[in-house]
Amino acid sequence: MRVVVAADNAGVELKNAVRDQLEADDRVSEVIDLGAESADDDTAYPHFGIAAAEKIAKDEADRAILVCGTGIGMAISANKVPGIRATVAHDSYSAERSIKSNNCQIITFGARVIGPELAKKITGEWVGYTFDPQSASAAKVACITDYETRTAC
Ligand SMILES: O=C(CO)[C@H](O)COP(=O)(O)O
Repeated sequence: MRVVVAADNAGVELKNAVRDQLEADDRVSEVIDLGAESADDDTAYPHFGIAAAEKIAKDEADRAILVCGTGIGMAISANKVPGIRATVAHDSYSAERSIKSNNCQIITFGARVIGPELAKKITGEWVGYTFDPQSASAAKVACITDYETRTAC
């Protein structure tokens, strides 16, 4: 599994903690860190969220974990990229269902909302989940994709 991580300056410290854990995880073949490198970088969160989502849309990565102050801006930004499903996931159950129900490629954390230990626990669990294309959830996700395809230019 190839995982992108990215954060704005509010999330850089938590992003680095998540990145380090992913790099030590045997189930993760590659970790792609798109920055920010430090809290001195004031690049706004949409630039990171869109860049990370585009990596997945271009099949240069499989999943992403994105961090900002709340996780909300990163999720909104990533969801603007066609084909991407992203959500804030600050609890284990939501992170699990983001994969199993929604086939999300991206979860986001708010560094001003969730602590590093819970974020790392959720990250470890999230890596282990896979979407079942034969499940009852698949047709529901397909509705979203169908709408997106029909309304594309
Ligand atoms: O949390 C953020 C966006 O959802 C970001 O880290 C801070 O955004 P701001 O409150 O607009 O500065």
